[in-house]
Amino acid sequence: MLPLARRVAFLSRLRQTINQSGALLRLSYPISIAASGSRSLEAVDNAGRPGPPPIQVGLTASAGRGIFASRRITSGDLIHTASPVVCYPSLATVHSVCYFCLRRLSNAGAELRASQTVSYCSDKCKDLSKAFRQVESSADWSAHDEYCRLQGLKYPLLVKRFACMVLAGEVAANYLDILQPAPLSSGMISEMEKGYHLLRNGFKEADIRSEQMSFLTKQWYVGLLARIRINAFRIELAGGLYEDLLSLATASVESEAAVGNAVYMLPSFYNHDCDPNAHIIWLEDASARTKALRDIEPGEELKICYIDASLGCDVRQALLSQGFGFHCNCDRCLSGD
Ligand SMILES: C[S@@+](CC[C@H](N)C(=O)[O-])C[C@H]1O[C@@H](n2cnc3c(N)ncnc32)[C@H](O)[C@@H]1O
Repeated sequence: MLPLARRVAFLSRLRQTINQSGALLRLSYPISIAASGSRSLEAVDNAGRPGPPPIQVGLTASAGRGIFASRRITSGDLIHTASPVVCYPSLATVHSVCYFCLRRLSNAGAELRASQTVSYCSDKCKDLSKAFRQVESSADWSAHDEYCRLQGLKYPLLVKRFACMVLAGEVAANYLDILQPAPLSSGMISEMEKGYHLLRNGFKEADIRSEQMSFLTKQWYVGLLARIRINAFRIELAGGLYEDLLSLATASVESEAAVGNAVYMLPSFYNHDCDPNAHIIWLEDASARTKALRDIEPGEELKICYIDASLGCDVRQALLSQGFGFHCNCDRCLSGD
C-alpha cells in the first residue's frame, strides 16, 4: 500500500491528466468510469433472463488461462457482475459491515451490534447465511480468530467460512479446485499448520462428526489456501454515489479501509497487466463489477491490474513475483515505466 502522501500526490497528477487531456479513459491506473449509468453487456433473452457476458475463457501464450472478448466491448461498458463464492469481513470491520454481503451498516444501532457476534443488512442476507452460520455458531472460534488477528491473517477466515459452507452442504469441498494455486515453499506450508489445527479443533469440539469432516485434511487446507492466495480480492467499496471517473478513483485511492476479502469464479481467470483494459470495482457490497477501461476488440485478452499501478516498475515487479509468482512482461514493464 502506498503511503497516503504519495497516493495523494499520484491523485493530483491523475487529476491534472484528466483536466488537461479531457481523456478520461486511457489512464495507466486501474480505475473505472461512471459507476452508474454505464451500458451493461450482459445480454437478456426474450424472457428477460440474463444471457452470457461478452467474454470467454481461453488459453494464453504464456500466462495459462485468460479471458478474451467474444465481441466488441466499448470503453466504459459493464462487462459482467459476479457474486462471491466465499467472502469474509475484515476483522476490523466485522461489526460495521453485513456478515454476508459486506455492505456497510448504518451508524444507528452500532452499540447494539458491538455486543452481537455478527449483523446483517437485510433479512435476505440473514437467510442466505443461515446454513453456514448454523455450523459456524455451533463452535467456539475465539482461539482461531485471535490467532488470525495476532498474525494479521485474513485468508484462514475465508477457509473457515468455506469449510462451514461445505459442512452445511452448500458447496462441494473441491469447488475451487479449478482455480490456479500459488506455488508454496515448505516453509509456507509449515506456517499454515497452526491455522489448520485451530480450524479442525474448532469443529471437533463442536461435535461435528468425523465422517462429516473427512474432507478437512491438511492437504485440502493447504490446497485451498494456495488458491485463495492467488485469487482472493481485497474489497474496497466505492459507494454508489460517484458520478465520474475522477471521484470514483479518488474514493478508491483515498480509502484505506478494506471491508473484507472474497473469492469469485469468473474474475479469477483475469490475467494481469500494469496498463489494464478492464477493472473490477465494488460499489455497495461484495458483488464485483468488471468494466472496460477502453475499447476492446473481439479476440483481445481482457486484463486487470492486480496491484497498485501507480507504483514504480521495480516495486511492481517485486510484488507480482512475490505475491503471484510471475515476471510481468507487459508493455509498460518492458519500457521500464
Ligand atoms: C488469478 S490467476 C489468473 C488466471 C490464470 N492464468 C489461470 O490459468 O487460472 C493469476 C495467475 O495467472 C498467471 N498470470 C497472470 N497474469 C500474468 C502475466 N501478466 N504474465 C504471466 N503470468 C500471469 C500467474 O501465474 C498468476 O499467478
